Amino acid sequence: MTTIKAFIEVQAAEMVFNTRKGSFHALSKIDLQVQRGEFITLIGHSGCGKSTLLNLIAGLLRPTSGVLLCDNREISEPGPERAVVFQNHSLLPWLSCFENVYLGVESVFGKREFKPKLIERTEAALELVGMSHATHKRPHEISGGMKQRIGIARALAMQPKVLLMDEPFGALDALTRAHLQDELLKIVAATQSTVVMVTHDVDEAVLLSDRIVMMSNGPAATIGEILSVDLPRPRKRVELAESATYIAARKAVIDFLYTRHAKDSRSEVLA
Ligand SMILES: Nc1ncnc2c1ncn2[C@@H]1O[C@H](COP(=O)(O)OP(=O)(O)OP(=O)(O)O)[C@@H](O)[C@H]1O
Repeated sequence: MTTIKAFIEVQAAEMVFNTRKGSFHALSKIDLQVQRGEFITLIGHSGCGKSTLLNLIAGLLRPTSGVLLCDNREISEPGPERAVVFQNHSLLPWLSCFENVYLGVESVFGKREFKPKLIERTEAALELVGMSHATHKRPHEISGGMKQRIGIARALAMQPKVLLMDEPFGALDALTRAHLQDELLKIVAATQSTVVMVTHDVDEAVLLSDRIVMMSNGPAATIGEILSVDLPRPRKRVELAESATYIAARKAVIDFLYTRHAKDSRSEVLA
């Protein structure tokens, strides 16, 4: 009999890094299930292992022990069904915005589709993130927020099963960040994407998530608690500010981070 598993399954994952100073136990006993179409954020103090967990799901790292599955298949390497968006957008500077997105499209669909279809996919993704007007500009000619949009367009254009985002808005000013969060909410509603996103920002986590995965401090960090955010969608930030559910969720995350898992003053979580 086949067992139906969650879309992403992390089972008893451990991550130990071998460093010059010896081994470092970064993650311990990580168990996590993500359902199809869920928006999950990973939050915790700096250095607790959020990126490490995301990189394990991306297949950029292999766990020291334990198993990770995506759609019932073991994650053993990076794959186009798990697209990653990093904080620093990682666009190729010598290519235009269009070409940056096209490259990703071609790598996934190039063997089975002709050029006009690849161009159509690229244009649709750029339109989805509101960047059709800048397709021929190069990364140095556009703002940080725009670069992030292109990074998101490139990821979405590959039609991944899962969108993995590592602090995608971390380097942006507050207004641009808010704007892109709103855009992301719309895009995810339209594409029904499954998203796992690392953030330092409590409000961002509550605004975007179905569930917030709160991680304890390392070494040997683990999942401390998972909070369900039972706010209806579509979510509007102005209305949420006065919602009792929003305020309670925000308080629960702050309480976890600053009362029960407080760290020293260098902590970078934004509340
Ligand atoms: N390749 C590596 N080799 C050795 N140690 C590593 C490696 N990658 C991460 N670590 C360590 O593992 C721990 C978790 O790192 P990670 O980057 O996952 O944390 P994080 O929660 O994403 O941090 P931040 O919020 O500051 O980005 C840290 O102590 C880090 O120094």
